[in-house]
Amino acid sequence: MARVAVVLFNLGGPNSLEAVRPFLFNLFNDPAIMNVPGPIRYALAKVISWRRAPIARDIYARLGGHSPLLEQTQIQAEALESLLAERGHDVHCFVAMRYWEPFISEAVARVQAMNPDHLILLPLYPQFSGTTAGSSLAQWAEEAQKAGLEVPTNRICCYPTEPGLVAAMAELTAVRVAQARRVGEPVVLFSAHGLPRKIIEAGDPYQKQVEETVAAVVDRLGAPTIEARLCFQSRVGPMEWIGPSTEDEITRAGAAGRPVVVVPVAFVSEHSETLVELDLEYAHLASHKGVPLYLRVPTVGRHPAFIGGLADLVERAVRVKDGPSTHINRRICDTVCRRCPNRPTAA
Ligand SMILES: C=CC1=C(C)c2cc3[nH]c(cc4nc(cc5[nH]c(cc1n2)c(C)c5CCC(=O)O)C(CCC(=O)O)=C4C)c(C)c3C=C
Ligand SMILES: [Fe+2]
Ligand SMILES: [Fe+2]
Repeated sequence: MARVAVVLFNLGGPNSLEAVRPFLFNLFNDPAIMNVPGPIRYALAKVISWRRAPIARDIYARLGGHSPLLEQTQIQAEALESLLAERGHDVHCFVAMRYWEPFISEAVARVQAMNPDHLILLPLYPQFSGTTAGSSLAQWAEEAQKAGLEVPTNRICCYPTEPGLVAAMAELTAVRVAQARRVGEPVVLFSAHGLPRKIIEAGDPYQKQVEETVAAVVDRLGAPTIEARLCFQSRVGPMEWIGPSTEDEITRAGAAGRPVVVVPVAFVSEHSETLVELDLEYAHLASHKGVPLYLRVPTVGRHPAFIGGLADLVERAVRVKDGPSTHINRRICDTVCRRCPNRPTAA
């Protein structure tokens, strides 16, 4: 039986308050985030991380001084590995973070020590953005080449309408919608991490794929119909970001006296953007804007349908080692994934 390594990618988060500034530096020094020449980017990253650090430290202090993202991702990795073992595969799951430990270079070393027959790269970002999955996959390619790691590799670019993801999100949303209906008909805000508008205008498919996820979840929720809106959170810096903002939508719902249900649509686990921004900051805003009830839907985490969906993607990748299968986005797959199981077949 083939020995398969699966690498789960996520953004990473500081494991102490001292780590906040270097973590932010790594983030802003990424050319996928700040597309300016190297020396300028380095200087800007130094300044921005220094300026942002006190705000970010305050955020992570509210989480006990560290990000829970790594622990959450390890739980997902263990759940996926167990499920694939139950399905008869010899798979080992690794975690690789882009901006903090365990760094991608460490995961490359661990995969090299395992010496698998087949490697599957699986970003924990359902929707593709060059700033997230694209950056992680590019960094993997660089580190793997440096380390001389050569193994047949499939990259899974994205899975915005993967049925397990959609089922898990819809099931968790339905619970909160039912709770909110005790007070009134809720506005359901699908909240995604925002991006600078110029990144979308340069062709990044993230916003379009987030829209696809929302449409699939709304469709799955079925009747009675809900009033759903897509909005974007977590804006940083002076540039124009895509909208509408989640804050504006909460304010609008409050003015109409409607309960609010917030669904994190681009995050699959809990971290600062859900536990602080959604649960504390936006809940506080809602209470001041006249929202009668504010409820947040948990992220899909290790929901069996979501982990089952990831296992299906991995199984397709295992099969596709010798050929293409079904598709998501031909343009992304041509440039990013190469042997991705979601690579489109010719139209
Ligand atoms: C869909 C996921 C994400 C996209 C797209 C994204 C783009 C993006 N992010 C920043 C700046 C920051 N992001 C921060 C935290 C953070 N971001 C994501 C996901 C996406 N980012 C996650 C999961 C997290 C949480 C990490 C954790 O807590 O473990 C932060 C740090 C926190 C803060 O200071 O607010 C920054 C900064 C930019 C600039 C950007 C696109 C250009
Ligand atoms: Fe972010
Ligand atoms: Fe792909």
